[in-house]
Amino acid sequence: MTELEGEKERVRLAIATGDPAGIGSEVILKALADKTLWADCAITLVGSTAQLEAAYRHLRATGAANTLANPLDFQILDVAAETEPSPLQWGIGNATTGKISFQILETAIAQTLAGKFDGIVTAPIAKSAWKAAGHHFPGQTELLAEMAGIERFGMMFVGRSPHTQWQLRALLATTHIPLHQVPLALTPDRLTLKLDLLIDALRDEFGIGAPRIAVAGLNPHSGEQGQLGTEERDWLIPWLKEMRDRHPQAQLDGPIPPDTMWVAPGQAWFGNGSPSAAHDAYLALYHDQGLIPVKLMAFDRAVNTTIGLPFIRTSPDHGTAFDIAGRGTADPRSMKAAIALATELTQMRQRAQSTQ
Ligand SMILES: NC(=O)C1=CN([C@@H]2O[C@H](COP(=O)(O)OP(=O)(O)OC[C@H]3O[C@@H](n4cnc5c(N)ncnc54)[C@H](O)[C@@H]3O)[C@@H](O)[C@H]2O)C=CC1
Ligand SMILES: NCC(=O)COP(=O)(O)O
Repeated sequence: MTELEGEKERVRLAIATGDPAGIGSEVILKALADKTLWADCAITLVGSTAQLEAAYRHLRATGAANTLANPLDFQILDVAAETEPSPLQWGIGNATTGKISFQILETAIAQTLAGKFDGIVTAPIAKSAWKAAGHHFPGQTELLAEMAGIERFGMMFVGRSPHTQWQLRALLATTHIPLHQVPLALTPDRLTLKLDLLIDALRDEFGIGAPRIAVAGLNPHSGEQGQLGTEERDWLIPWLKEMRDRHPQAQLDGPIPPDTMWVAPGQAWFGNGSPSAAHDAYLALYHDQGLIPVKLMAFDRAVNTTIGLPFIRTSPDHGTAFDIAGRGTADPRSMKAAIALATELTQMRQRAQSTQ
């Protein structure tokens, strides 16, 4: 193999550096201090060189010197230099930081769609800062989908247990909407789209052709036969029956009472039950139904990945953590897991494409 061919095979990842007032630059620089993480990737930081250098200098002074990579050791795609907050106010997300983080992600997506990168790892942005900057996207996921021109996409969380190596996978059927809108947003069509996507992703990205999937109910005790809510009786149970015919290769269990649905994955994660009782993936009907258990088990290492995109996108499971920004105490493990998963999923796609 020539050197050029070797270089071509490395996964080309863009890391969008997120809201400059948050912990994004810190978790990125701490994650990249582990060289084994990027042995198989060519990393480009998408953000502001000046801001990354300032963050590096500031964080070194907090005592984190040995655990930080120098941003100048990486390619930097310089964005938003002219709108940089000066001086940076750690922990204050506002219209300026929202404008910058939006521009950073836009650039990373545009360059990926143009073929410069194979995938994007995104550091957190603040949705309120995007709104203050006049951008009305519920989150990064929707901007990724819109720019990629797709309507089928999903927010999936993936984490590998350090205790048992069991892999937790959870897809959210609805995401960033107020709780009172959830029952209205949940329709058979929406759930069909999400379930189809999940089954495709399990097959294509995780190599599971005949998955066991748990689908949550909406109401306490899955409605208790209509006594505690009627969605299960009126349409969720008939919909699942239809889905079993549509996906005969999959085992679809549900609607499972939402509280007990998480007992088996909890036991598989912590190693105090049989992993075979757990499912390959969980379909949660709304944000906190999925993310409370995911974060309880795996806040330090779960990864948010957008399924359905023409490229890989991963992100740590946490947000901007403005309350600790600039202190040097942020935990980089979820960012490390996001970079590792982006590499793994991209390699999987590349292998699949090369055998087609
Ligand atoms: N992927 C993304 O871009 C995400 C963005 N967000 C945004 O982040 C902002 C803050 O959201 P919150 O709900 O407060 O969640 P958050 O995850 O930013 O913070 C929750 C708590 O966890 C702590 N924490 C978070 N990450 C940590 C880390 N790596 N190490 C140590 N402690 C950590 C924080 O200090 C805070 O006490 C919001 O504007 C939200 O929209 C939230 C989740 C994901
Ligand atoms: N709670 C998950 C989250 O906020 C991720 O949002 P996104 O910015 O990745 O769309």
